[in-house]
Amino acid sequence: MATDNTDNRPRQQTQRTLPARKRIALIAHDGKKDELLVWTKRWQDTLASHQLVGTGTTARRITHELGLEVEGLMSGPLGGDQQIGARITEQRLDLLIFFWDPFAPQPHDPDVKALLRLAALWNIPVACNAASADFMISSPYVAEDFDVGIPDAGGWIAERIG
Ligand SMILES: O=C(CO)COP(=O)(O)O
Repeated sequence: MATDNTDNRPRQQTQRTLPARKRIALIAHDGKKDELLVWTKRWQDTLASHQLVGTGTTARRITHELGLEVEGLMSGPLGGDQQIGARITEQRLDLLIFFWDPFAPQPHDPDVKALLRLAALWNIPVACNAASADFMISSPYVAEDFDVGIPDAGGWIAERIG
């Protein structure tokens, strides 16, 4: 592993536990919302035992059409992706199911990229389509405490102040 001073990655890792009752974000771009609705309906019983959150329009449609309780944040183009990203950074989200649309540029593409970056950084399991979401939600780890390695934020700051 490179350790020279051009490597500005967090060097220390720590752990956090994804709890048995997961906090799951459900998000879909407009061209993918119907697919997410179909997927959510298929896994409705499993999803109901977890805590769900979503961007505004996605959350509203799931609640309206399936009766599942989903906390609705801001709509994506109005900042919802950033709110989900903040939850990841604060270790308040455990799984991200985000059916982003590979055929439709979004006005808030920088926010989408930022969200996916934070999910990668904080080692959050991410599913981007129905097949990956099937694999994720059928994992035995979904209903168990599960330890993941994350950057040591305190160590990172300590290193930077010398
Ligand atoms: O744009 C989104 C994600 O980038 C989703 O937002 P809505 O759920 O409000 O459509």
